[in-house]
Amino acid sequence: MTASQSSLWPAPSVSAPVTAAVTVPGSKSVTNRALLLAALGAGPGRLRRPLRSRDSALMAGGLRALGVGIEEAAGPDGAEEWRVSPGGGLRGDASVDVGNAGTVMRFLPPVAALADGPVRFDGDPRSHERPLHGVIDALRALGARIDDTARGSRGALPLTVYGGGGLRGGPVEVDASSSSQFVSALLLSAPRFDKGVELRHTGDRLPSMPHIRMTVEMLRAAGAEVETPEDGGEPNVWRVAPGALRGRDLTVEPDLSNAQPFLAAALVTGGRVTIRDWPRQTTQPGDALREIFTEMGGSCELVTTAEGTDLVFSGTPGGSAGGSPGGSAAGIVHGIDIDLSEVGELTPGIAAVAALADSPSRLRGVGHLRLHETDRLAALTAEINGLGGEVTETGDGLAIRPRPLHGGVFHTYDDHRMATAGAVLGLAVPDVRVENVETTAKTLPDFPRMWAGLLAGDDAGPAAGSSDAPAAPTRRD
Ligand SMILES: O=C(O)C1=C[C@@H](OP(=O)(O)O)[C@@H](O)[C@H](O)C1
Ligand SMILES: C=C(OP(=O)(O)O)C(=O)O
Repeated sequence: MTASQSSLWPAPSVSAPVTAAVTVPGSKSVTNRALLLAALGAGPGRLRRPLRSRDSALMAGGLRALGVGIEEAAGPDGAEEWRVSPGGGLRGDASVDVGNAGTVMRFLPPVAALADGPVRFDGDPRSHERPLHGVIDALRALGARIDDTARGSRGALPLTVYGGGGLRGGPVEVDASSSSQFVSALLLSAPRFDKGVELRHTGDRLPSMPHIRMTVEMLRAAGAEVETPEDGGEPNVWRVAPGALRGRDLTVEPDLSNAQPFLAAALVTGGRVTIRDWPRQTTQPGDALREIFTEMGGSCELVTTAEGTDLVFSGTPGGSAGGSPGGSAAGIVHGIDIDLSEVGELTPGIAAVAALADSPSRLRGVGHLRLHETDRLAALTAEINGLGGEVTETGDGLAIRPRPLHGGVFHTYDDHRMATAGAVLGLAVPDVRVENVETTAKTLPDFPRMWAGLLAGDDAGPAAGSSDAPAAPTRRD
């Protein structure tokens, strides 16, 4: 779709430092793991404050297609709650829409191998291009039957998993250098494999380690026995023992990667933004923003309140707003040279801030982003340069030389994090129009309203029952 056919959202620029408090909705990665683990549990499970977004609706929809009951309810304190009833065995003869959700396209095929019949998987056109071979090949080696020949090219969607009511499991080798989600996918379902799994990563690098730690931590909390290279196990080997998973009551943490644009707003305008309910201990990669944005010119502290812990992040007033002529409010922002391989999903937001800095940046270790929602390295290069920037793709990342920026259309390529990166640039550069801002619905459906609330100085949380959010899962008919 061209920009003229698609919506253009005028990204607001600001003339004063941004000061606000923000309640960020639940983590995508935690919500989708929690749904899956609850679906594989021996008894009912409950998710409090789940993320309601396209990716979590797709995960819930996929599990419901396999016969899992997921109902929406209000918890005792009025907060949203999803109740998951595993039901009596996973049903086959089902179809699963994965959209463009990496967590759904990677995490559900192992679950489908446990169903009692064929499960067909398909999704957005981009899902056909995203790597899936690690999951397909491993499942075959563990005893599953999979047909991935529908489009003539193998190792990708669309595909059918012929569920056999169970899976042998055992030792398997996987090269997960293109996505950590290959590892997480196989570990999450492994307690239900007859022999569990002994997964050996054979690639020369492994991105997004915090997300693998999240998988391990959530498996253990559900009662699984897991051995990892990080706690005395063999290097590159994860072992999960077969065994029952228990249903849990779990409160989903706010999505710290989705806190990024709000923190960036404080940094680039020299303002102050409070993020409510920041976890003191977490496996989320977004926690690294405290350090990264501090190195780029801000400062932050965790503050204990009656309700929990807030992160208060302050920018430093006095910068040049990307050289923009519009007199926008500006914070002092420094460039950064950093390996982002552990926290790749933060790259678009960091690139946007780096384009407004007072010195060049090098973002390294993120070659695998070429196979994310879009080719993020190409997209960031094209769009920041389209506003007058000087970004160059390197073999494994980006080199960013700040230049005076001007307005223009910022294309988003159906990528939620491109849209939020465009919004951050728009704060400092007048007349940036973000194409298809609605693509933020993948993980943050209420973004435009939250952004308006941020700039109005509100406590900008998600609207209860907000009308543009995808429907939450409801009782299965
Ligand atoms: O497991 C997860 O929840 C995720 C893992 C990462 O994937 P990659 O390792 O493919 O980058 C991350 O980028 C993605 O947003 C979420
Ligand atoms: C890479 C991302 O998502 P996915 O789960 O689709 O891989 C992301 O959210 O930045």
